[in-house]
Amino acid sequence: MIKAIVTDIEGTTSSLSFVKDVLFPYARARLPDFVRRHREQAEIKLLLADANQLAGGELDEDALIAQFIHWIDTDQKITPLKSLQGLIWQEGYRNTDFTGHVYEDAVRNLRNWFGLGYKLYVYSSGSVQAQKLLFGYSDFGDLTPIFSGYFDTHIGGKKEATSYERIAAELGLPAEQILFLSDIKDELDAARQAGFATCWLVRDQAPDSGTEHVQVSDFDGIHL
Ligand SMILES: CSCCC(=O)C(=O)COP(=O)(O)O
Ligand SMILES: [Mg+2]
Repeated sequence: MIKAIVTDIEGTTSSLSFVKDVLFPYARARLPDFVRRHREQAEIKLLLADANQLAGGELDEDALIAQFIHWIDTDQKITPLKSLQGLIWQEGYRNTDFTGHVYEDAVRNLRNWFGLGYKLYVYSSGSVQAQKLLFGYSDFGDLTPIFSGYFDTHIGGKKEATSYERIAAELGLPAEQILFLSDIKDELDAARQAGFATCWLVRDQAPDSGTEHVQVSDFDGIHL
């Protein structure tokens, strides 16, 4: 019996286009100035040091900024990049430059499941801060009260089974009582390997034959 639902964001609760055409370009355009303005803040210093180490060298500030831009352009899920994007998006949400896109079917069903007593969690490559912003400043208002917790790449990559094992341990539930929702097969495979129930949000994609994952075109197709 399912007791908790862990959902991905991009392509699952929210559109690919919102992330790729709104959020990523917003952070890309502001990143150089943001780094230069905040370089002395402890949190930013740590994040830059972390990125420098991952880039494998002693990059100066300009080279490091170019590295961040390259990671954005190639959609790499690098933890310090994701943290930096979250900090930049915070300005965007607070200035109402945009609101967080969430599909209506996702909001309606998540609210319903919350009302029925299911525990709801988010697992995204976007930082926990970025997740809270997207749902906190969503098109449907503040949705954060329905979520019990958030996970990002600090727990591990989304295509690694060990990440889901750690999430199950954090939730204190047997893996088979947790349903993971995503639009990416490799993520679902990893969750399934860890023992999770899985559901594939195919939305605009063509359904995939020969998969073990239940496929639905939106949240209305999910039956707990
Ligand atoms: C938290 S919104 C931004 C999402 C993001 O940065 C990203 O890379 C998408 O990752 P997801 O794991 O939600 O597909
Ligand atoms: Mg996704």
